[in-house]
Amino acid sequence: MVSWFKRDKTPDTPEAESGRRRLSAEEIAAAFAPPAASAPSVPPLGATLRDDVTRSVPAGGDDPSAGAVREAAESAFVEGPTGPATDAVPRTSPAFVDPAAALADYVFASTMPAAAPGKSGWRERLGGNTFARSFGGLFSRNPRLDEDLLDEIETALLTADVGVAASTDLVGSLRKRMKQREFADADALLQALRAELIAMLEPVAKPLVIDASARPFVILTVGVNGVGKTTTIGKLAKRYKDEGHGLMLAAGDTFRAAAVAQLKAWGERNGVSVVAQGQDADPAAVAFDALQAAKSRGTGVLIADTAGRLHTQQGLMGELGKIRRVLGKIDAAAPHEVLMVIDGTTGQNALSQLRQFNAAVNVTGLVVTKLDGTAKGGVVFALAREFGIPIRFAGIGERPEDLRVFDAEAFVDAMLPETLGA
Ligand SMILES: Nc1nc2c(ncn2[C@@H]2O[C@H](COP(=O)(O)OP(=O)(O)OP(=O)(O)O)[C@@H](O)[C@H]2O)c(=O)[nH]1
Repeated sequence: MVSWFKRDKTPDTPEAESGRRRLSAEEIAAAFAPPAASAPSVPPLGATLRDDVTRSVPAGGDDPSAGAVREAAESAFVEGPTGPATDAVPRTSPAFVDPAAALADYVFASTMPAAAPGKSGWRERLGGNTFARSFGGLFSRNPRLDEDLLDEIETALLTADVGVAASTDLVGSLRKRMKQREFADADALLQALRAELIAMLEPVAKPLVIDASARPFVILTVGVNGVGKTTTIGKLAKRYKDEGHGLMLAAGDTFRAAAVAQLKAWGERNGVSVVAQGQDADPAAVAFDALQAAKSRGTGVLIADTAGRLHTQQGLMGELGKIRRVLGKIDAAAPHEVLMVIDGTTGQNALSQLRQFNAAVNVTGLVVTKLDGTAKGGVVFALAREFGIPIRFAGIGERPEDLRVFDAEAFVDAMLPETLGA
């Protein structure tokens, strides 16, 4: 189940010497066992561990190992309707997975120095995009500190879809600083460019926080056709499930039959209920039903899909307003998040898409997908500069774990040559 459990358990690691000592499975089990006088001869591990796992392993965050440890602890015991917990699998059975060992490994792993936040995998996924390629070429030529360098930077920014306004701002600021002799060489100027790119994105790198008091916290996803809405919902469903949120999905893309099937498949794979009606059903009715069901079940998060629509289709844009109003009849604060999914390969057209969707339904967060491969990527800067709407997630591939909480520094560094990155 969790290959990560099988890591080398040698205790004499540098971490152990530096005081971050790894606890052994026996030490953890002993620490959590009931006092000897009152203890049964072999206390059920589930009973002693469940609370400790809950206490020690955070439910939220990006750490997939946390979910795995919780799973191991949960599956290690069964609880009678009234009686105490007992071990689900006898300890002597070869199928027995020792949850104490799992927790020990988790405690050890969580004391290891953390990788820079969210960075792993970004460079591998984004390294091939136009932004990265343009800048890779520029930096490899060992440029001189002069006007030509500024021109080349401007061309690279425009080619990568950063947009005229944002590119002009960036290069204008670098030119001013160059004239004030702030840079000793081209490398110093490129470092300054990196810092300015990060500074442009930092104000919008605001993760989506699920308000636990809103039951359910309603996320309405919108966007044009084929940008990755349904796939993103599937990935979010997995993320929120792993984080321990109760979840429900509403199959509001009643236009494309495959979208309902796609969402149901994601729901089944992740053990999440999906509220759906037939094809061509009124999406506002689906959203209404789902919110009622989620409310009566006390579900923590409801994510509603909608059909893709062109921002120029006035009738369909009006339909989004209707979904919003219908949700508001059950909970005036719903939807709590209107998440617009934007395809990172769209280029500057993304700006007019966002403008129209924002006018129709008041977008509160963005997901920029398909930033991997050949995407230009630069549109993220243009979006940040023009709208300042939080970018919640970045899609850097098709696997569930490729939907990353947007991290300004990781994003910029993934697209600049490694020598420049922090
Ligand atoms: N490479 C890559 N592909 C992605 C990413 N996100 C989504 N996709 C792919 O984009 C395609 C379209 O995704 P869907 O989720 O069906 O798009 P949609 O917005 O729901 O489509 P409509 O319902 O037609 O509007 C699928 O093939 C996805 O696998 C990403 O971050 N990277």
